[in-house]
Amino acid sequence: MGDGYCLEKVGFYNIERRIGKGNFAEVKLARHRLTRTEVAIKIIEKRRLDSMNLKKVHREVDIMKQLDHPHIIKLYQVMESNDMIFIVSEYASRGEIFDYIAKHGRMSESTARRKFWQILSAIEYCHNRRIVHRDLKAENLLLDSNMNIKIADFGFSNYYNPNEFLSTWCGSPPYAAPEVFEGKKYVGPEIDIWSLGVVLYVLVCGSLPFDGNTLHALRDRVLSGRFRIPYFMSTGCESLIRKMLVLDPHKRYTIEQIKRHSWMMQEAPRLLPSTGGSDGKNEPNEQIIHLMQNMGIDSGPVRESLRYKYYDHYSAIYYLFLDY
Ligand SMILES: CC1(C)C(=O)N([C@H]2C=Cc3c(O)cccc32)c2nc(Nc3ccccc3)ncc21
Repeated sequence: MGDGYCLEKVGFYNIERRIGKGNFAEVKLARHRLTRTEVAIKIIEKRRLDSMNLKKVHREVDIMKQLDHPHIIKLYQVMESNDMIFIVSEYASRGEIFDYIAKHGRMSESTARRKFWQILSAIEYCHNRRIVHRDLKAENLLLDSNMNIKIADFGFSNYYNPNEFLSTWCGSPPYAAPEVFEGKKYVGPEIDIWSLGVVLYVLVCGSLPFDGNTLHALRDRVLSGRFRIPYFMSTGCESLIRKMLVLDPHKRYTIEQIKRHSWMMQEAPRLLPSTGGSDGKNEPNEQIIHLMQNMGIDSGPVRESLRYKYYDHYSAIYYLFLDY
């Protein structure tokens, strides 16, 4: 990757440096020349993708277009040419919570609870829109400059129907639900709940509940449903984790039950306000429209771009001022 091109500018963005590299994409930190705000741009060379992975990229973009939540990475703009796709989105400047824990060790239960409330609120928002993430893990939980959670990487996400089943093997093995290891069909939300149980364990313990030197050893550990509770974990936290890491998906806690659990209720959620930029009725924020007009940007195309979710330059400037 990266040998095929050398980019200084993409659209209205100045590329600054690389922040990540996948097998089909590179992610670069960039800055919008007009708003001066930092963004992250996922740069994909289409020729490197087979049809399945190209379909996956388009599904990830389609799903991100549906999501507008303070604890989910916001999509700003999509630019596609014959051989490249540029996905411009919110930049979480403090990186992975995984790296934060690797550096600072496990969190206090109070800090873990605050982060978990933000994660839970974002996943509840997705499930209410019939979207499952399917790859929740500490590496995909990013942190912004104020240490707020920003969920990334909807590459494995999908729509689900409560009356139908999905079967694709998704996610990272230490976070995968037992029924996924067994190749069973699943509805969707219940496998995110299992991963959330693993995430909460990682936040509080700084280590994985299930691990193994081989995939088979890990599988056996997960299917046994047994994991160690360290001496420092409170009984409340243990009780909640044991209700999420339940082998039987029908007996596993739902998000509603998690929110009402005593350990969660010890401290009320402190979520960022939803930046829907309006009263939630998807009306654009008139101050931003006015500000853009003062810059010589006609409000017509901006309103149309927001209404029809074009995710073009107009949307990008609007969202960047909104998140400012
Ligand atoms: C566009 C988007 C959502 C994305 O695809 N990535 C990549 C890139 C690195 C990486 C990772 O290490 C883990 C997950 C996602 C990613 C992003 N990384 C960041 N911040 C960051 C900052 C310092 C270190 C790591 C990540 N903000 C937004 C994104």
